[in-house]
Amino acid sequence: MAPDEVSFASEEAWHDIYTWRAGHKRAIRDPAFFQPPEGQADNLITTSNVKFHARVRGLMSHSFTEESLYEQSPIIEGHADVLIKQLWQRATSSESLETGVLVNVTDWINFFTMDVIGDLALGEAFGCLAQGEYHDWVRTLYQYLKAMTIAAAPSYWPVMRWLFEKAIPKSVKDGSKRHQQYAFDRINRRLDSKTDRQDFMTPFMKKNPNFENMSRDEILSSFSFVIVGGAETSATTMTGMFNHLAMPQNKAILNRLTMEIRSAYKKEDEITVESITRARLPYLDAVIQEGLRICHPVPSGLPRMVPPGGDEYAGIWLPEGTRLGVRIFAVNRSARYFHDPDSFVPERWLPAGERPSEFDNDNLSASKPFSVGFHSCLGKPLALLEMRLVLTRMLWAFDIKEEEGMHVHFDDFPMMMMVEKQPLMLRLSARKGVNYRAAGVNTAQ
Ligand code: HEM
Repeated sequence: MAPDEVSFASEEAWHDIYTWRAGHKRAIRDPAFFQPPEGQADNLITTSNVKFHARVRGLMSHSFTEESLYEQSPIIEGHADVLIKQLWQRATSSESLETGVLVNVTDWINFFTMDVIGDLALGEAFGCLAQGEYHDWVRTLYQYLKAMTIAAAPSYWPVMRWLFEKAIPKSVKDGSKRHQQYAFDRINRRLDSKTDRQDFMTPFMKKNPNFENMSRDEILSSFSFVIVGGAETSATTMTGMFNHLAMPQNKAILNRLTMEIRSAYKKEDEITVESITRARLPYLDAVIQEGLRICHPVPSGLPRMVPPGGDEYAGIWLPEGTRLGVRIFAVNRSARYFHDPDSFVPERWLPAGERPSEFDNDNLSASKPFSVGFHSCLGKPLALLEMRLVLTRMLWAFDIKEEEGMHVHFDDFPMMMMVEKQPLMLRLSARKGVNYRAAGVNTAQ
């Protein structure tokens, strides 16, 4: 926290800081924190230019509508198939059939979200799932994010700029440049290919013929940020959910969720994007809401700046130029809003009558994982779909449990701007008595 910065842990502040209010000026993104990397065009994710944001968000939103998501579903389902097939083959090998297989779930979830986003934004997947290992670009992503965070620091203390710049090793700077260039090359290749492939580019470029409304440089910069924002976030929350579900003290939660899923789907190939979107799976939804509350990928918050003339936020007057934001971790873990706030309790999200009475006074709307207002998450439908699909398919096919002696806790994962996921080693056993169509090995006999 800087001396000119105010951090809110209040539901009211969500509304006051991030949404439109009659008679108030808009609090713009704090330009000290949100900057495009040096030499790059402005982009949707980091811009503090209101007009630019409105133009670019309007155009890019076409890639994220429910309709586009349905069109994109073969890509998403295809990667979910590869995820399960790879894990099923490992869990049913002759050495693992009885004991199950120890798997780093963090990696496999990351492979999934990265391949999905690569396929949707770059026109081809990274191939992480098929290879069962990180593509070099994905492996270095967190390093790149760290470099960006350190690079933003001098804007808070400009006199110390030289010191901060020196703190970034040359290898990291070079790596970041290579990283960027790789994404740019792929996006350029996708833009130059004459195809109506159902990914992010097709619906978006229909509204941007001949780059009339958004330049190639703006597209490169914006979509390379979407890859980062779109893959890291969902993967972090899913890793956190699996971490909590597999803890021995949460066995009843895991059992209830597994039972809901296995009763809803008799056959594995019934779990499609369409069915999962329509299915009534209230406990799954509760697990996801609780996962988003307690394992948020950007717990530090979303910095903004008080506009000229100053303004009032959650009943507090702040002078112009003050930095402010809702600290997602603080509000999501506040006992003011949530009973037993540090515990993973999906039941708190169930309707009155079904939830334990001690959670009756929880103020659930204090958790706004996708933010609200001008910059609310465009990828929310995709993120929710990925979480529903992966949880459902994983728990339909496997019995999971934490490995003895390998306990980790999401809350202990280091954080710099985003949570830095650590290995989550879980034992996966192929569910007995089912026939898994894609993997060729069946446990039904
Ligand atoms: C669990 C998953 C996710 C969470 C919790 C999440 C959360 C957020 C939050 C809090 C913001 C607001 C940022 C700000 O105010 O500056 C945001 C913005 C955004 N998110 Fe997500 N997100 C997730 C997944 C995704 C995915 C999968 C995509 C796309 C593939 C995506 C694309 C975006 C974009 C484009 C914006 C910028 C919107 C704007 O500035 O107008 N997000 N997200």
